[in-house]
Amino acid sequence: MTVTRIRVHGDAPYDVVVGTGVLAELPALVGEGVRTVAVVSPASLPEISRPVCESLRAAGYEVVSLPVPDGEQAKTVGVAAELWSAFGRYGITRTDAVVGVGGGATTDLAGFVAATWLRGVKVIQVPTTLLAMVDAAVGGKTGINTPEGKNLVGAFYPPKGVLCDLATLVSVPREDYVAGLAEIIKGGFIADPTILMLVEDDPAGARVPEGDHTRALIERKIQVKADVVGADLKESGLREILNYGHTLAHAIERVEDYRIRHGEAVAIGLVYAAEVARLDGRLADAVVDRTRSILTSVGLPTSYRKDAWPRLREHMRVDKKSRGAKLRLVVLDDIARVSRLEDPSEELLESAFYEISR
Ligand SMILES: NC(=O)c1ccc[n+]([C@@H]2O[C@H](COP(=O)([O-])OP(=O)(O)OC[C@H]3O[C@@H](n4cnc5c(N)ncnc54)[C@H](O)[C@@H]3O)[C@@H](O)[C@H]2O)c1
Ligand SMILES: O=C(O)C(=O)C[C@@H](O)[C@H](O)[C@H](O)COP(=O)(O)O
Ligand SMILES: [Zn+2]
Repeated sequence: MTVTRIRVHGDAPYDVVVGTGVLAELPALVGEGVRTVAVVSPASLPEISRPVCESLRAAGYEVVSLPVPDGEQAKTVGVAAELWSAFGRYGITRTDAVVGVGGGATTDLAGFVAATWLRGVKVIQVPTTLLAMVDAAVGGKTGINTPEGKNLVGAFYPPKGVLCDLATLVSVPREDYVAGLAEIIKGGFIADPTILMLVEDDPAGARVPEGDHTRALIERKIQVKADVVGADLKESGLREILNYGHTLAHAIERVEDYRIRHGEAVAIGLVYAAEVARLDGRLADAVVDRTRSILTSVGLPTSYRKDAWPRLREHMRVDKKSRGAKLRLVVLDDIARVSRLEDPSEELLESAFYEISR
């Protein structure tokens, strides 16, 4: 099967490698001069992390396997502190490396501890979910949660490389796989309408790794992300478009204590952002309808409990796009025409929520 290399430009360029069996490239990517490799992976994924560790050992590296809690439970300061302690005990130096193996929660955590240990050691990301391949592991946004909200502590810290081995997708639980489609569909609305056409052409196929368009969907979304983060790593402007749908999504995740998947919350957030833009008079009804129908067609949620609004609104305040007390939302004027809505009225925010609430 073919291997695709998507270049992420910027001050520290790297490739996102996509294909079946590309994990074989990991030892070479770690590179000369590295003595110890710390492999950060959920304890629940030994069948994926063990061969990764074995291949690194076979290549002559000292390997430290550091299991972490599953999913979002790993994105805490406590888990980060345990990893920093382990790095100290195992003597990870500036010429060593960290490898993050897992879903987006794991790659966010691994990237963050690599960014902060000794003020930055080499990190290579091995995403093993659809969402992590098309979004989380690409672009160098790393972070953990605090009790006050999602991803509130973190760093922009690009990896040395990203290996998306499509073989790992076969074991991803269906709900987690489908959650990744929300970020792919987001990419369609903000930048690449062909993504929308491919999903609409075969929604059932989009839900499985064997789908006819799976490879194209993955590569097109990675390309969207690579283009954006290559031009604006630190989110000084353009990169905000990748946050489309996330102002409400992160508030929902926090209100749910992270028992909802990130991608599911993003799906609801995408419909909310579309409704805000429609009520603001900037987005056509047809695009809002299309947002709902494409997400529904792949089995993603598009509505949320009405009574949650006051708590959601409170959590939206810590959104990183806010400036002082003023909220800023990423909105569409049309498909692939993205704007910002500065300081929207409370009435508009609540009316849009009413449109998506049940
Ligand atoms: N940094 C970024 O730019 C960025 C972008 C998007 C999302 N994110 C973050 O990514 C996280 C969501 O990522 P996610 O959807 O991958 O969730 P996740 O990391 O929680 O993984 C979902 C589940 O799948 C399991 N899993 C992972 N790989 C598997 C495999 N190959 N086979 C079987 N099970 C597997 C995990 O252990 C977990 O239980 C959130 O924390 C979100 O904030 C970050
Ligand atoms: O890469 C980005 O930039 C994004 O916003 C991508 C999002 O899908 C992702 O969920 C990100 O982690 C959200 O970032 P945050 O800055 O809102 O915490
Ligand atoms: Zn996201």
